[in-house]
Amino acid sequence: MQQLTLFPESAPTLPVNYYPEFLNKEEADELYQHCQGLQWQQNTIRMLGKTMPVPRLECIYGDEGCDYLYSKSVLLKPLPWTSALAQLRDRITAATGYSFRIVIGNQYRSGQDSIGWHSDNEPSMGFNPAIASISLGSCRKFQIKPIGGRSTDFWLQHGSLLVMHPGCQSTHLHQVPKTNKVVSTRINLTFRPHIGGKR
Ligand SMILES: O=C(O)CCC(=O)C(=O)O
Ligand SMILES: [Fe+2]
Repeated sequence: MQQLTLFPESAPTLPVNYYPEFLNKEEADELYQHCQGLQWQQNTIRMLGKTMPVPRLECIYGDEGCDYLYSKSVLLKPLPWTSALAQLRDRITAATGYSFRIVIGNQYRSGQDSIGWHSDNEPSMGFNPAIASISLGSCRKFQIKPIGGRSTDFWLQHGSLLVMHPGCQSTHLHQVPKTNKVVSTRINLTFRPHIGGKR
């Protein structure tokens, strides 16, 4: 008799780790408050010959000179670390062993704010960057898939940490899709390495 397998298609192993309660509720609430006061900007992106607003607000903090250009179109120039962001950076480094020189913030004001399928493979981060992503506020769906493969969903909760390990950006794509559900603000902080700037 044929044996039934519990997992007919073996669960994909992903180059990520998810820690739902990296920050406790009190820490996450306090950090969310802090992040609301950061310098959020509405950037514009050039795509297919058109200029359009990026569908979320962005900010960047980090080491001097660690400028970040993405999609050959949006140039982010870091402001100096706030002490709360620098403390969080050091805590993530202690927990993961990875070092970071910038943090890019994304603010999703509603379900209509999003980030489409992409990988973070900007040369300014060097080869095979590790990226650590903190989520605050409303829970949103984060999807990740091997290039050409099927996607896995994570619901990134308030105070969680998602680590994308080295190699993830070469083999996988990720996104935070739009949703028609009523969701309020979500803030995401992605800590990243950088090969330039001043030490
Ligand atoms: O908001 C998120 O969880 C992901 C953000 C992201 O992928 C990015 O900033 O590159
Ligand atoms: Fe990303």
